[in-house]
Amino acid sequence: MRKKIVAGNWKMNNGVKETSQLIRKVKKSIADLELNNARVIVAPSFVNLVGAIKSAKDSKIEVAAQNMHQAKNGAFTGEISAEMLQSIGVKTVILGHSERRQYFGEDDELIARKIDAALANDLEVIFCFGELLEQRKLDNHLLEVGSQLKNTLFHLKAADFKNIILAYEPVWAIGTGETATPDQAQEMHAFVRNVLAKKFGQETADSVSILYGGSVKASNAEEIFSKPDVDGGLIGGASLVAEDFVAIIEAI
Ligand SMILES: O=C[C@H](O)COP(=O)(O)O
Repeated sequence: MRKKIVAGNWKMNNGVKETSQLIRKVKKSIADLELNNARVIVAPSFVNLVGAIKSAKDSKIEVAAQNMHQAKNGAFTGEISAEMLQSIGVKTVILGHSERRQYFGEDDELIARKIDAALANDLEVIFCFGELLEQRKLDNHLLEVGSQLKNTLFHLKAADFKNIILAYEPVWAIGTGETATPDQAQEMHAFVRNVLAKKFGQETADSVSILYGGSVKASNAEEIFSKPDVDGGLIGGASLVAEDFVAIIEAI
């Protein structure tokens, strides 16, 4: 049975003290929560990963990175490799986020190489994809997402999906306050699962968790998560406020 997941992407927010305080607050609030088949992940900035792992020790919170470089090592000033993440105990990395695509020029080809490097180093990947507003308006959203999936995932083997979480994030819904409707999310998630089933088999498709991301809040999480193909959320802004993030975790 695939896992339900609530993941907080903290982006470029919080220093070491705020990161640790936020983790401790969430840790305390969910200590007695029965998570059953659910996972809670937070992704602080690189400099806060070590501290976050320490703060999350003996809790239900897992710590992920927000990005990594595709090379093993070398002269790549300012970059972080999969091996480095492994060396501090990080097990999961977010790749392909639309902000990486938009502001740092990451394309499908590069993201595919990053996915390969992460999997080769036993890191679990939260792979993000989604359409732009213009593509949605032209009713090209399924076509666009289908193409992103093909370009980044179709070279993998079915077994690789044991270490892949998918996150559908319509770019027009990120940080805008405008959320996809639960039906829009369900339509896309069902489409993605169908694409995976055709390429990798139904069993693989059914085992992959597909998260929704884009202006998820405490007030709309339950309705979005109630859809059959929505297995949780990748949360930005609302995951920076302990009470809101905890309410979203409770909604799962
Ligand atoms: O990775 C998270 C997403 O970009 C969603 O961000 P948001 O919840 O602030 O819209």
